[in-house]
Amino acid sequence: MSVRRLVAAARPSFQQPSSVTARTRSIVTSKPSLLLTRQQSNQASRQLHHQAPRNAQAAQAAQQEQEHHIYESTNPALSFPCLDAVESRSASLSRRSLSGPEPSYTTGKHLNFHSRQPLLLDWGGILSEFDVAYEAWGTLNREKNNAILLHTGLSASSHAHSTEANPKPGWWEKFIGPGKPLDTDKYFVICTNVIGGCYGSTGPSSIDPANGERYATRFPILTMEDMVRAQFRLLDMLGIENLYASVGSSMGGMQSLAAGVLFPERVSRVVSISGCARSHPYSIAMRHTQRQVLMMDPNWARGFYYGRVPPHGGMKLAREIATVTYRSGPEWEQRFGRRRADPSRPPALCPDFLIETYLDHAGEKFCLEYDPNSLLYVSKAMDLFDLGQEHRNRINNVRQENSGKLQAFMDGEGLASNAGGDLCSLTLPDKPYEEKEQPAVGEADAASIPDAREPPADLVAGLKPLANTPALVLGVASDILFPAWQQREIANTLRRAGNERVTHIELDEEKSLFGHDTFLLDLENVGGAVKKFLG
Ligand SMILES: CC(=O)SCCNC(=O)CCNC(=O)[C@H](O)C(C)(C)COP(=O)(O)OP(=O)(O)OC[C@H]1O[C@@H](n2cnc3c(N)ncnc32)[C@H](O)[C@@H]1OP(=O)(O)O
Repeated sequence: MSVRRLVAAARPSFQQPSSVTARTRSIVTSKPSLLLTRQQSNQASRQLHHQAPRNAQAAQAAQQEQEHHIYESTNPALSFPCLDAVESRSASLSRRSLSGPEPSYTTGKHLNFHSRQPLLLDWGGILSEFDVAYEAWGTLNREKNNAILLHTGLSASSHAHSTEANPKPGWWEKFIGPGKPLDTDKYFVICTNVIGGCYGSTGPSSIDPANGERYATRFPILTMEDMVRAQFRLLDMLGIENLYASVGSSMGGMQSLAAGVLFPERVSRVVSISGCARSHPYSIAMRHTQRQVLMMDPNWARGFYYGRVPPHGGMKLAREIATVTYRSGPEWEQRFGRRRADPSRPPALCPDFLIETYLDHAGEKFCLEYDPNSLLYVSKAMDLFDLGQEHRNRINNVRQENSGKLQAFMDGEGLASNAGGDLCSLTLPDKPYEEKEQPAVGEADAASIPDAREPPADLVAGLKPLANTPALVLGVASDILFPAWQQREIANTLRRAGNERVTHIELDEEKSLFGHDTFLLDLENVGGAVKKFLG
């Protein structure tokens, strides 16, 4: 059965309590008194056992029903179709054959670039070889200078637009094509699945060539810059020395900037939509909670769930939290208000208000579509993002320290089994945290305050490589995940770094209430700005 059908089968419905439970109740409530004596109750239980001697489960349920409810409860227990759905999905997942590469995460046919050259990652991990899944639209000109590298958001695949091989609409279908913002009459548009992802590029669900097993959580910690370096290996293979533009939104907006910082001589223009130059605590907090609910799902099994039931319950909850950060309260005010899914029914603890069924649906749709370990690694990479100079210096040092390890690997000495273990283990501090008094806010620190005009010197220094790169920075006032002040921070920092060709646009709430997802939905304002900037 396909993943989609499984999800559909498991979708919650407002079920009645099971017939056994109902039958038990009818036995119980047929007595004149609401509360039974223990003797009467035992009699009822025996009667039930007698009526269905072969159904041990039913008898047990009846017994539990009595033990838990008859003596204390004045009211019937509520039903929980939302939990039934999760349980029935677990049951059907464990019933189906798990011998193959299941669940297989795919959005359809794509191209593949396989690098045999190892990749040293920022925090010391090594990918001995790796794949980058990609798709492309338009035609690469003879000079190979009309390529646009389109970076994805957290969980998207390379399928930004339909192709002959995969006619399914892509996640930026309306933004790419002849005469569209990414005009395929002019540009050769390339989109990749990031490394760490699960749609064809090497990630935790891939096979580690060293031992033939899935990496799972043996996959090393990743950064945005690692993902970008892998993409540039692909560009090398395609013979593209110079990009016409690096374009991305959300996580892609981070990568777009990172590409310009890492390879300033190879990136002619940068577009960063609803992104940031470094992750701020609120967005880290929101991703942390998603990772925590996922990792607390017992099916996660510290990442070694492949071939077993995946942590779909944790994934569902993680997606629901994510969806809260992707849209906006004002949008939901207009869209759902306080309406309930079925006002004719009494209130329930399972999804009831339209906003609840909406979030539930978003979680249901996603929970088997994306690899849970990929979610953890890619979202952590977002947290680690910091284009400030101090951070860059630190990472450069770490890379320097590990370059010997890479060399040893390339010389055929292999990797020690615990290679990079220290570097890759983020542990809780030994001592409880003590609040420290912050130094008075001077000019250089002012950007720790949202909306401060003066960007931090550290970030200015970090974005210096972009001083001569024309940049479009776009933000959305209703975005709570990457609030508009963060794009103002990028624009101000770039200007402060000496960039005189920065276009900054902020869409106010009149223009969009779609919050962070505006980049997926607003062709006119987002697409229009991109088209104008690219020329
Ligand atoms: C952080 C990063 O780097 S990137 C983050 C980027 N954001 C995401 O990944 C979120 C992706 N968002 C999506 O996929 C969205 O579906 C979009 C943006 C493509 C489309 O958004 P919209 O057109 O507004 O549709 P939205 O997803 O809100 O709702 C439509 C679905 O919800 C269902 N729905 C709507 N209201 C309700 C409700 N009250 N109860 C139950 N279901 C509902 C619809 O039936 C529809 O279902 P379907 O998709 O199965 O057909």
